[in-house]
Amino acid sequence: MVKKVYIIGLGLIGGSIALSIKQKDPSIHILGFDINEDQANLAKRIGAIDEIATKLFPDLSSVDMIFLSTPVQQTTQIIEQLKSEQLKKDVIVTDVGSTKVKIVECANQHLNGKIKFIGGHPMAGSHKSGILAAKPHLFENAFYILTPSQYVTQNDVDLLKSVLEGTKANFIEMTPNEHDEVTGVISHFPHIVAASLVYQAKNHEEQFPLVKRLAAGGFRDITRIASSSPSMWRDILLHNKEPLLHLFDEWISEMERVKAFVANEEADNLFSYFQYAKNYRDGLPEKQKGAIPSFYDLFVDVPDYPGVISEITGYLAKEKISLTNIRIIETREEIYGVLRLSFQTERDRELAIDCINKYCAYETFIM
Ligand SMILES: NC(=O)C1=CN([C@@H]2O[C@H](COP(=O)(O)OP(=O)(O)OC[C@H]3O[C@@H](n4cnc5c(N)ncnc54)[C@H](O)[C@@H]3O)[C@@H](O)[C@H]2O)C=CC1
Ligand SMILES: O=C(O)C(=O)Cc1ccc(O)cc1
Repeated sequence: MVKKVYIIGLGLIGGSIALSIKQKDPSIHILGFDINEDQANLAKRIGAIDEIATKLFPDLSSVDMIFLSTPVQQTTQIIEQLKSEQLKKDVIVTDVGSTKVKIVECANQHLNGKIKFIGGHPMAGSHKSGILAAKPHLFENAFYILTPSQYVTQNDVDLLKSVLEGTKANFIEMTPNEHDEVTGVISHFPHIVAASLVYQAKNHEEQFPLVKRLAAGGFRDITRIASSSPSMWRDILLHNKEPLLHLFDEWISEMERVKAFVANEEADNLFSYFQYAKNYRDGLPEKQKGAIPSFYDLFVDVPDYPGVISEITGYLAKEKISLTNIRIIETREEIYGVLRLSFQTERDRELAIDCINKYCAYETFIM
C-alpha cells in the first residue's frame, strides 16, 4: 500500500499529478520539492502537497513512490544522484518526461535494477507552465504512456497505476524507442513547425504590418503550442535528436512535393493532397487528449449586443465553471451571432449547458 509519495518538480505536470492523487485519496501524504521555492510554497498553499521538502534528498526512508516531474535534462541528473540515496526497499521511481530513451537508459545504467524505475509520460498538458496552471483533471481521458523495464513486475506497474487512478488517464505500455518515435511525429516535430510558422509571420511583419493583427484567428490556433516553455522544448529536442533528424528530412521532401504542385499549378494533386489530409484528420479520435488537444466546444446563439460575452462568462464564473477559450464565430447570419465556448472536460461542458439554461434563454448546441 502506498502511504507516502515524493514529487520532485512542482510545476504544471508535478502539480497536476499531486492534485489528482490528493483528490482521489487524501490519506496519501505528499511530500514535494521544487528548486524554485515559490512554486513549492504555492503547491502547499493550494493543497497539492502536504509537506515541503527543504532539500532534494531529505529522509526518504518512508517514501513508497517518487515522481520526477522536472524538465528532462534535470530528470537524468536527479536519477544519477538517486543511486546514492537511502531509499525504502521496493520504492518505485517514475518520471513524466516527454522523452523516454535517454531517461530510461540513464535509469538502467545508474539504478541498475536495484531501484525500480518505470518511465512515464502523461500525453496531455498545456503551453502554460507552473503550479498555477496545474489541474487535477489535466490528464482525464489522455493517454498516459508507461515504459516498464525488465526490472519491474506487473505488480509494480499496477501499483503505479493505482496511485495515478485519479488522473482518469488511459494507460498504455510501449518501449522507450517506440515512445520517442511516436511522440517525435505527433508532438515534438509539430512544435518545431509551429515555431517556424511564427518566424515566417514575424519575418513578413515589417513589409506587411497587418500580419500581426490578422494572425489573431486560425493562425493563432495552429501556432498555440509555440507559446510553450522554450527551455522545456529545447531539452526535449536535444533528447530526441535522431528521430527528429529523420522527420526534418521527411518534412523537407514533403514541402518540396507540395511546392511542385503549386509551382506547376497541379490542381488535381493539390486537391488530393488536402482531401487526403482532411480524411485522415477527420478520422482521428476526438475525445482523447494528447498532442492534438481536443477541447469540448459548446456553441451558444447570442444576440449581437455589447456585453453579451461578459454576461455569459459572468454566469459561468458564478457557477465556478472554467473556460479554456471563447470566440465569436465571425460568419454571422441574421441578428444572431454564435459564441463558441471551449472547455477542458465534457463534464464542464455539461455544467455550462445547465448553467446557461438556468440563467438565460440562449440556445446551446454541440457540433
Ligand atoms: N508541459 C506539458 O504540457 C507537458 C510536460 N511534460 C514533461 O513534464 C516535465 C515537467 O514539465 P512542466 O510541469 O510542464 O514544467 P514546469 O516548468 O511547469 O515545471 C517544472 C518544475 O520543475 C522545477 N525544477 C526544475 N529543475 C529542478 C530540479 N533540479 N529540482 C527540483 N525541481 C526542479 C521547476 O522549478 C518547475 O517548477 C517535463 O519533463 C516535460 O517534458 C509531459 C507532458 C506534458
Ligand atoms: O499544449 C499542448 O497541446 C501540448 O502539446 C502539451 C504537451 C506538451 C508536452 C508533452 O510531452 C505532451 C503534451
